[in-house]
Amino acid sequence: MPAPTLFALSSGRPPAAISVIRISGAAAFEAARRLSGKALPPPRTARLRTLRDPAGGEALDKALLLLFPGPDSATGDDIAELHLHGGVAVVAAVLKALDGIEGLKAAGPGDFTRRAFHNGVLDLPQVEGLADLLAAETEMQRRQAMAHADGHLTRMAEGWRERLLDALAQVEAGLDFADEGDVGESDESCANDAIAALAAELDQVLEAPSGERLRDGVRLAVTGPPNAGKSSLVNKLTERDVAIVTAIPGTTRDRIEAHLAIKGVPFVAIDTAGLRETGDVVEREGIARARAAVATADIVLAMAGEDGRFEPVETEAPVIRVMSRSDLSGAPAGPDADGLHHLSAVTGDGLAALADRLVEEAGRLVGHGEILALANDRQRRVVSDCHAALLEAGAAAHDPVLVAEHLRAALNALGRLTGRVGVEDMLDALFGRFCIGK
Ligand SMILES: Nc1nc2c(c(=O)[nH]1)N(C=O)[C@@H](CNc1ccc(C(=O)N[C@@H](CCC(=O)O)C(=O)O)cc1)CN2
Ligand SMILES: Nc1nc2c(ncn2[C@@H]2O[C@H](COP(=O)(O)OP(=O)(O)OP(=O)(O)O)[C@@H](O)[C@H]2O)c(=O)[nH]1
Repeated sequence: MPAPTLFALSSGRPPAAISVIRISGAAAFEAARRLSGKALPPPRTARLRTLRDPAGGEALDKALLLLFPGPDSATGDDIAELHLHGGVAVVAAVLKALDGIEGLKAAGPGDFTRRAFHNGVLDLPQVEGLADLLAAETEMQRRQAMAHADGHLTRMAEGWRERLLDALAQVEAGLDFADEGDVGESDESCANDAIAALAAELDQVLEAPSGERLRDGVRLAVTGPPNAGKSSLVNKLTERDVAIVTAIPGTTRDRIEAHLAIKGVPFVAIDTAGLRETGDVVEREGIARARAAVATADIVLAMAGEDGRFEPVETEAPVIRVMSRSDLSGAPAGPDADGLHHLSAVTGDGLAALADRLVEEAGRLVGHGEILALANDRQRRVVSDCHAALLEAGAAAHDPVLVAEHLRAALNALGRLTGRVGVEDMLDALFGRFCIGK
């Protein structure tokens, strides 16, 4: 059975200045012709058309019609795009008219991208990159996602695959000639070198951070006694270099999470309750949560109290000590000889130095602006499987039959990386990350 022709509103929720409806599939151009009632425009050339309901002839909108013939289209199928006036009723009327055309079906979330995947226009890392691109809120997230949507990992994986296939061919040639004496020997040692080199390369890829933290934000716990100036600092950080994206009140009155970006690096700042002992039940709960936030933080900003003292912090994460109110104390703003950051949340002095320090510390987790090879834990797992198989192949160098077997396992892992094999179970979850119309 041929795939149904899908349609959906691909642009944002009306009312909007312009709304784009996409129709993708074998019946897309016929549907466009029935709506516009005229000869179709040439491919990739927008034309103004009066769209009419094929059912009653009612004029629905005067809109731009644009055709992308497959397979050179975003989905690989024929695509017709309607660029409408973005009124609620205009969009609703055109969607209703499309629904009335036989063979057309409303698309679900991610359905267009799913078509692109099945048509081989995008592979799995590219689809994951596209999902990340649509979710990107900071510049660093956007750059990383765009590189992956554009095939960054795809190209690397293709290179790895070719080297694996080469090595496998050499090992298998050795096997074929084994009966005829030592003909395969030099091929074999060649293959062993190639396997070791690829294993070393994958090891480096696995050593580097993966994009998971870049996607979710580096968790920054801000601790210190009441009145240390925690909220003032978080507010100042968010208004300076920073676009606040959301400010979500935590589950207790004492924990606020703010998403912020410093130099394009996403952070989730957790403004915690003071960690001192208390008898108050509600406050104690807040403190327990503050401890948990500190324990799971990637970076802790420990602020001195008004008396200049720091509370003990229990964490494995790097701790940056901050003393606020440099405008009152007269301490020179910036880091002192002990690495203690003096700053003022009122004047903003010392904030840029702290921001630099935060971005530097975050580099461990999200890199320093270079494109990361691995965008997520799924990719890390399969590359790790591939790496493990290569190590086994290396260890089995004395037995070409075993080497070949491990190389095939390594190839299988690469197949799962790009989505050639064994990924059906994760596809629904992945495509579910998209909105309707994508
Ligand atoms: N109006 C509109 N804007 C959009 C999209 C869309 O579908 N419609 N996109 C939806 O994601 C993105 C662009 N993605 C696209 C991807 C491939 C092709 C395409 O026709 N590719 C051909 C030809 C390339 C070319 O002309 O150079 C190909 O890859 O061979 C078009 C759009 C962002 N902007
Ligand atoms: N002059 C000056 N005042 C500051 C500075 N930072 C904070 N304050 C003031 O100190 C008071 C406490 O600041 P907050 O940011 O509310 O302190 P907090 O640590 O969040 O306090 P809790 O929410 O009670 O835990 C406020 O009145 C701030 O305006 C600073 O750098 N300079």
